[in-house]
Amino acid sequence: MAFQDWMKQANLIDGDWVGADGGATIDVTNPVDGSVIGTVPKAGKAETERAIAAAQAAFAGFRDMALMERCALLWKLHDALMDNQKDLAELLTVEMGKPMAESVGEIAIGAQYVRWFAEEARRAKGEIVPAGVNGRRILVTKHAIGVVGMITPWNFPSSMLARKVAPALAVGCPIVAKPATATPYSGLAWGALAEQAGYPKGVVNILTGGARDIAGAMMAAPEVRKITFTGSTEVGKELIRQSADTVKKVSMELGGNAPFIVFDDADLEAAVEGTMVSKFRNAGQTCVCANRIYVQSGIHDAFVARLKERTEALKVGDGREAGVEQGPMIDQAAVEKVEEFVTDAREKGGEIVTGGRRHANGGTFFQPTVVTGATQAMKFATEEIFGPLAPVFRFDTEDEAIEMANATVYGLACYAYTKDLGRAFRLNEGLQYGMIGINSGLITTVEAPFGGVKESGLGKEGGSQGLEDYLETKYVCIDGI
Ligand SMILES: NC(=O)C1=CN([C@@H]2O[C@H](COP(=O)(O)OP(=O)(O)OC[C@H]3O[C@@H](n4cnc5c(N)ncnc54)[C@H](OP(=O)(O)O)[C@@H]3O)[C@@H](O)[C@H]2O)C=CC1
Ligand SMILES: O=C(O)CCCC(=O)O
Repeated sequence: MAFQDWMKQANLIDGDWVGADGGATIDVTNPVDGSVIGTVPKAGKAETERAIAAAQAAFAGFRDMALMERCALLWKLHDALMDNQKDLAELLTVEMGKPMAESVGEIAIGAQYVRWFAEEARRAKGEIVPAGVNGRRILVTKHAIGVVGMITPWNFPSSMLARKVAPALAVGCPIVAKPATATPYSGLAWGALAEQAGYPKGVVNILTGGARDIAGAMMAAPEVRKITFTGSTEVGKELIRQSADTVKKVSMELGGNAPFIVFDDADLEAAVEGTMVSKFRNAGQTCVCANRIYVQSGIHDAFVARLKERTEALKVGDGREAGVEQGPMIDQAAVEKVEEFVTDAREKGGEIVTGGRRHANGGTFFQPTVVTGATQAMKFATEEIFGPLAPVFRFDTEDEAIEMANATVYGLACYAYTKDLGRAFRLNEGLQYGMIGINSGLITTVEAPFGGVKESGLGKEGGSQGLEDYLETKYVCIDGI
């Protein structure tokens, strides 16, 4: 097979691949040069309502399927992903732009989520709780929540669905998913993979089209008992508001503004390496990317010199070319946003140590950039950059670093490099973040609960906690026996 074989130009509703009712389509482009690679249906309210009805009709049968049968389906889904890893990765790179090595890794971690939740499903245990009075028994049981609506972004078009699809299918919840319009094919591929694995019709439904129409239909439907969203805090807040009318359970993976703190006692090479991974992976377009790099005065100059060297060595180009480490940004708006951050920093006294401009490749390519002399007055101190711009702030004391790190509405990921174990514990206690990387710039892993605090979101993905989000807890009180 080739990547084109996974490029489904239709929506999956109730087991059929279909176009939008009126036949409308949306062009899908390759961010490397803006060329159109295909189209997808522009579905809306009516198509979404049919998908929800199909999912609801499939719910009872899927929920009551033997656990080991559901697990076996997940294993087949895992194998379908890994057997087609290279083609799925190429499809991802063609529509999103990230380097092939990162796409191959994304398909692999998606498969790992599927395997993880196939294992975790067998441990979705309830409990028997001691009652306060004799003759009474208290049983706590776990149940699939029902139809789940999923809305995902373009920056991880395959693995963001994996973290949602896998736990939902593991516990018996049918799904209605809407991938991002910029990167729909990696999302639609989950429909083809589910077909290959043998899921019953109606269990997996995937729609592309108008975000407001599709999401609006999901939010209004009482049958959709849970919404899981990854994307901007702005849209997440809107969805939380909309969920109130039918009181849905919500999981929200929203924006971040990760501080990356390097203390004087850090291993310099390791700290720079961690910064490179955390900052420049996916051209800086991850919600856990280092957004503010705080470096203690004693190590500051050596750190900046090495970071400059490593940044200038990054190979920028088409993600399908061998050795490329940074691809294009997703669109012109994303490039303009990074330009604004650079201009703002320059006007407020920041020094552009390297980069700072559009890349010679043109289009949506941007130079990997390092800015020093960053201050809390600059825009990136409070806003998410989502691009290949590394601002370096200088600090003197641990307390100062913690205070600056926490001065944001976000609370997703943060990082610190230090050899002091006591400090590592103090940081864990003092930093208001859902995830903390100590001497590590890459913390996403299936075994751990990924998720934020404050305005970075609600709920966890991965770990045993990632299954909880798709379960309802019931309690039965048995008396008189
Ligand atoms: N936490 C994270 O991982 C991410 C954070 N972001 C942040 O958000 C910024 C903007 O990125 P963007 O892609 O526009 O993120 P959005 O939050 O706009 O998009 C994420 C998903 O939500 C959908 N969506 C958009 N508007 C609505 C709406 N009103 N109601 C329901 N669903 C909606 C999108 O659909 P459609 O594609 O059709 O518009 C997409 O599927 C980024 O620059 C970054 O700062 C972005 C992506 C991921
Ligand atoms: O940007 C995100 O929304 C998730 C990041 C996942 C990863 O770290 O691989």
